[in-house]
Amino acid sequence: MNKIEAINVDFHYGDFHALKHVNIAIPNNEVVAFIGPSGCGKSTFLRLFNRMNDLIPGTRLTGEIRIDGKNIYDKSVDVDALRKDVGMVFQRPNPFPKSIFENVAYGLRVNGVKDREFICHRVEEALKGAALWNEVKHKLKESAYALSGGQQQRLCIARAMAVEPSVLLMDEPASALDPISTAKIEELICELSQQTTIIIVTHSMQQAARVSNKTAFFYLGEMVEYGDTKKIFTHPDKEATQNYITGRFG
Ligand SMILES: Nc1ncnc2c1ncn2[C@@H]1O[C@H](COP(=O)(O)OP(=O)(O)OP(=O)(O)O)[C@@H](O)[C@H]1O
Repeated sequence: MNKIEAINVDFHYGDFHALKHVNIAIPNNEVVAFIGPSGCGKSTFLRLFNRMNDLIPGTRLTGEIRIDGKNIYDKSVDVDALRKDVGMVFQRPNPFPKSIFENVAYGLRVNGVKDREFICHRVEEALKGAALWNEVKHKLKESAYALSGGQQQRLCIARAMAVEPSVLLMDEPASALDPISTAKIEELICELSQQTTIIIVTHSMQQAARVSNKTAFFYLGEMVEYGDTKKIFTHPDKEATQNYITGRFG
């Protein structure tokens, strides 16, 4: 069974038709890249997978988004539980004004975990998983704001991973970072994909080619082409995809 499916998805911001009849099937533990020119609907589509667009007034969705076979827009769905299972990392690192430790422990505490030993263990595991442990293990009580941008972004990944989501959504997670931090985030994506299904929006085609197994190309609200990353970047079926990846527009 596919981990994630979108079936005949249309999405409107008021009168604006932002996503048009989008269908996608994402297998478990794949890394999928969403590419396409600015404003084509990548982030809008990404945000549908943890119902982040619910927070925007005047929006309308038709069609279905299924995770593990269940329509996540069904009335019976607990949105908090959904967002625990479908974590998100944004373009700009957004740590809380708390210590490094408390940033990572946050999701566990919100979920009612009280066992101090368990929390310490999970925080350490998450920071190791985000390749940050060695850099912060001696200063866990210091403010997260004292970290560099790249470290803050890895902290945000650790924070998302601490509650063990099965899906991680990443909206241009490295676009504000230097090349070394970007390389670390990309390595991390490859490692995390062993236990998590990852969707990444990126403007960097090199990045999409490096980290993803599958790539979806969007244009003007439509998903023009979706397939194995190698094929999309070597011989795509659609002319629009070819034009985009060769830099002829976008
Ligand atoms: N909150 C909003 N209200 C109204 N329109 C919106 C909103 N967010 C996005 N849009 C519009 O929806 C379209 C798709 O936006 P979206 O952010 O999904 O594109 P994108 O492909 O992720 O772009 P970028 O690569 O620049 O981030 C754009 O035309 C945008 O102006």
